[in-house]
Amino acid sequence: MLRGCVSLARGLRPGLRAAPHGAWPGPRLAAAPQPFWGHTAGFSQLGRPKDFALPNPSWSQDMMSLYNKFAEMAKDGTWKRIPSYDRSVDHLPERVRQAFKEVRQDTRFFLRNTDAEGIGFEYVMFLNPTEKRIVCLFQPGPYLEGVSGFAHGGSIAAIIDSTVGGCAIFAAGKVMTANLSINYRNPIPLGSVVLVDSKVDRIEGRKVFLSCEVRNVDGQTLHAEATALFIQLDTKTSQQQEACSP
Ligand SMILES: CCCCCCCCCCCC(=O)SCCNC(=O)CCNC(=O)[C@H](O)C(C)(C)COP(=O)(O)OP(=O)(O)OC[C@H]1O[C@@H](n2cnc3c(N)ncnc32)[C@H](O)[C@@H]1OP(=O)(O)O
Repeated sequence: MLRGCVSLARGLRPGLRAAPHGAWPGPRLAAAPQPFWGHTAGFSQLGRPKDFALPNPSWSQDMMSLYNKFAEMAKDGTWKRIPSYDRSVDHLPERVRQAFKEVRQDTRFFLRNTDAEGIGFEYVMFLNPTEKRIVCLFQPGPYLEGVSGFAHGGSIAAIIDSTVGGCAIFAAGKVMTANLSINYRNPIPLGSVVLVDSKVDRIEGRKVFLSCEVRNVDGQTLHAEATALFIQLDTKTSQQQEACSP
């Protein structure tokens, strides 16, 4: 994979903002369907409920440092921070959300299902539209424990699914996960910070193929690598599947 650990660390170093373009060429897309949200404005509309993808006191120094570096890279529009809400439907652009009159009020987006800061999924995603790529900064809290002291594999799968899912949504609109294959290489200590780096590899008809690496902050440790297949939902999609779209 082109996105090696060294490249990642280089790309985040201050003063090397141009490095990502050279180091990580964007994926070659076959026949790109119209993105669901047309352009990235759909990821950042005003007048929304509380946005959880912003720093809070539970964020570690590593988390803040990475956040600040990506925020800096976002200033020229190369990267865009993706707002995050505690209900799936709130991620939708206004024009699409209005179509969901009968949305249940008692649901929570899985990754935002704990109210206290720092105990569950702390994360923020940044989108690079040109590269069809999303990098998620993820700090797993103590309620995500699997083996003592380390993040549960299911929680890792969830953050990977959501990160590659965000990529697939950007590239192809309404999608669902058909396949997610993960190799867990090194455990993730609770409270540490990892980068979930995902990209669209190719699109074939309704099929969106993606890949992902999870690495520590200096890029030296590969925690997990994954491939995913998302299927674009067509207009005949059932109402249940429509409702599953984030
Ligand atoms: C806002 C940002 C932040 C927030 C971002 C948050 C993102 C959250 C993302 C979470 C996403 C989820 O967890 S979704 C939840 C988990 N996933 C599910 O529950 C999905 C359950 N499965 C389904 O509903 C269905 O099987 C679908 C929709 C995936 C596909 O059904 P379908 O639409 O009828 O399509 P179908 O004809 O079967 O398949 C279409 C083509 O794909 C192929 N195909 C289908 N499934 C597979 C498969 N598993 N492996 C290989 N190939 C497959 C078929 O062979 C076919 O190829 P060909 O013959 O055309 O060549």
